[in-house]
Amino acid sequence: MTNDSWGEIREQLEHRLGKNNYTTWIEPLKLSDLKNGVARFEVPTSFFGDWVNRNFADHIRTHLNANGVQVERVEFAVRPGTRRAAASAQAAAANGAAPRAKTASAERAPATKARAARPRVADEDLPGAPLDARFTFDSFVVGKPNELAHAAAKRVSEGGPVSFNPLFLYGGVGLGKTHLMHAIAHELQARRPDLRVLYLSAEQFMYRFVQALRDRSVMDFKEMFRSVDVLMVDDVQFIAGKDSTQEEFFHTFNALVDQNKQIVISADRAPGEIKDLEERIKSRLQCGLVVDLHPTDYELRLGILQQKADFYRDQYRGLTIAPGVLEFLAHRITTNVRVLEGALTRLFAFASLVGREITLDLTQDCLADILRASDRKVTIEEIQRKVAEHYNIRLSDMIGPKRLRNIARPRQIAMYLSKQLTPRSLPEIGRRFGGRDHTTIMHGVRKIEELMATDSQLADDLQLLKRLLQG
Ligand SMILES: Nc1ncnc2c1ncn2[C@@H]1O[C@H](COP(=O)(O)OP(=O)(O)OP(=O)(O)O)[C@@H](O)[C@H]1O
Repeated sequence: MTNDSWGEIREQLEHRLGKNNYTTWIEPLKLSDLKNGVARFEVPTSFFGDWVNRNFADHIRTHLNANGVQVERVEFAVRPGTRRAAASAQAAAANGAAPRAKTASAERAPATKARAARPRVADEDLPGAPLDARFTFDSFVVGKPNELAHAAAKRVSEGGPVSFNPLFLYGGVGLGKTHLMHAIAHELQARRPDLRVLYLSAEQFMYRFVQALRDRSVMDFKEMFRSVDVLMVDDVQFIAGKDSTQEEFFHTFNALVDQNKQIVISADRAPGEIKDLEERIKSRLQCGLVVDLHPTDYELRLGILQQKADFYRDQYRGLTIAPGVLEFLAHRITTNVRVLEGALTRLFAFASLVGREITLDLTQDCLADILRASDRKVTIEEIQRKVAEHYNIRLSDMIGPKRLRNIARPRQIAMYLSKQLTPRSLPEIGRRFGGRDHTTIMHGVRKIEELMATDSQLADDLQLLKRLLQG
């Protein structure tokens, strides 16, 4: 294979993996050897090699094969002479092992000097995770539940003086923590290319630390983490209960705060609620700004769907989406944004395959499983309350003994809906309706079924109530 053809394959990889991944992980690879079905690449550090091997080796192999370069394996080896002179690095980093009070001053001075000349740790040695090119502030939809987190992230991304440290973002699964962290990193890279920004997951922090212990290069590890200007650690709950990693994280954290370097942390819950996290770490994490991403509301879900639908309309030209479909999805899928996005992706892919407009019917067919899983669990109490409100009777009349038609009929409607919308048995429903017998419930359910066939007003009422209860 010539350098030209590797150049072409690299271009294809850039297209496949996105600009950021390409620049960070693919461009620095140097093809050193190709024989016996093995392609060997030189990499700047062993961590770099491990990462590329774990995340991109398959892509590289597939693209080589697709371009007629038959390989069974790709391997990565550290470029000879890349490692810094161990002795000087160890000596410089030894400060990092000194007691903390000393560390602060001992480290601050050389760090400032190093910045003026060149950092002691080269940028390509930073063990960051790749950034997702799609996770930017532009693509982040802001609503009430996430507006504070968004504003705080924006402030940090300006790269100005550190005003709160750390910024701690927390919230449930798929609510946009990682998206915001990547957005901060992208923005900082654009606005302040002079800053060394390191984003990685807590798991990678641990992996990197354990590797340093194994390779007896803990000093290098310390030096590297203390040389960054902005450290972002995702999913910090991961290190809870992992004693030596917590210890190291604590020291890294303190060293950076002492140097007035910005730290951004994310987790699935508030610092005080992370089990098995040392108290001193919890209290350090609470020192800055702790912001919570709340579960999405209807407006935010609709906004996200509208934005993604615009994107897909561009991608699948000619596909149309009927009015009401996005609103329906925003109502029905309330679990998390990842599920919402997955639903829309599937919907557009399906509609383009069958060449049909995205209507409500098509949506219900195509997403039956997701919609079933997201169905709200309706309770008998909710049904009684909604029906009582709708017919303007008292909630107590639902379980009371009155037999007047204007009370008995709504009560039967509530019985019917309880049978339809909950998994409760007739005797259970009877107990919730003032201890009535199951035969009374059965009678009520049948009565409503009969009436529905002839009374269109009643049928409409039932439709509406069902929608309200399930929405
Ligand atoms: N407000 C938003 N605007 C646009 N996209 C969003 C928003 N919130 C979440 N997403 C999208 O939802 C998906 C899940 O978000 P992300 O990975 O950031 O969640 P997370 O909070 O880090 O979840 P986890 O706990 O699983 O790590 C991503 O594709 C992200 O782009």
